[in-house]
Amino acid sequence: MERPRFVTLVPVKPPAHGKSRLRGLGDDERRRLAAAFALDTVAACLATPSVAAVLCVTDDARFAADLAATGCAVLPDGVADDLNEALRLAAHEAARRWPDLVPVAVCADLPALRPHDLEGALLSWAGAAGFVVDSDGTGTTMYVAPTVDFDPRFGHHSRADHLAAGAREIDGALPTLRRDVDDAAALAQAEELGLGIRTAEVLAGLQTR
Ligand SMILES: Nc1nc2c(ncn2[C@@H]2O[C@H](COP(=O)(O)OP(=O)(O)OP(=O)(O)O)[C@@H](O)[C@H]2O)c(=O)[nH]1
Ligand SMILES: C[C@H](OP(=O)(O)O)C(=O)O
Repeated sequence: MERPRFVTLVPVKPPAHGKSRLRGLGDDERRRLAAAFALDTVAACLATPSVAAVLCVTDDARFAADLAATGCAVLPDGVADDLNEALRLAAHEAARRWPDLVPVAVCADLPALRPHDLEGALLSWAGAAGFVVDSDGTGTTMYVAPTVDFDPRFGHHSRADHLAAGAREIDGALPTLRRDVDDAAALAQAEELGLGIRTAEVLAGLQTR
């Protein structure tokens, strides 16, 4: 049987409002870091062999241009303040553009993400709704399902919500896919794993001040 190929849906909250738990930074520094996380996440998705397309979802029109410059497609949210509904709408748009690709949502706060880990998770996907638990053990960093079943439950304690909805955990070490960054401690752990080039650049700028 032919291996499935995927379109990654990457939701990006406008960087000026995202990553609010990264404390001790000025607004502009936090915005630049949130933007760099997203750009590094997208770069890793684009470099993943089973990923044939990347569709970012953001309501930040200016940042959309920066994302598009990396080679991905970009779509506005379609609904305000509802991450899961925005992802559902994006999955349907992806099915219209790329009917042969399976949609997979990947959070945009994975600055250490390596194509090897995303590829590993996609190769382990069993064919129904599946998800990857975050490093902290309660959240979700990736959700995949055929378009007709695509029903993500990102949010507080999303691991429990995904399990309750019948989705299956995708196993494997996958350290860089699991390490989402919400706060300074997680950023330090991502740094140990090895940051993407954009995040490393922004962080180096902050540290030399
Ligand atoms: N397009 C879009 N993306 C969102 C929305 N809410 C969250 N996201 C993205 O979904 C992913 C997971 O969200 P969170 O971990 O809560 O990130 P965040 O909202 O930037 O961070 P906090 O301010 O700490 O809540 C990140 O990639 C966010 O950018 C939304 O309403 N629309
Ligand atoms: C989106 C959410 O991320 P958190 O804000 O809990 O890191 C989740 O894990 O489903």
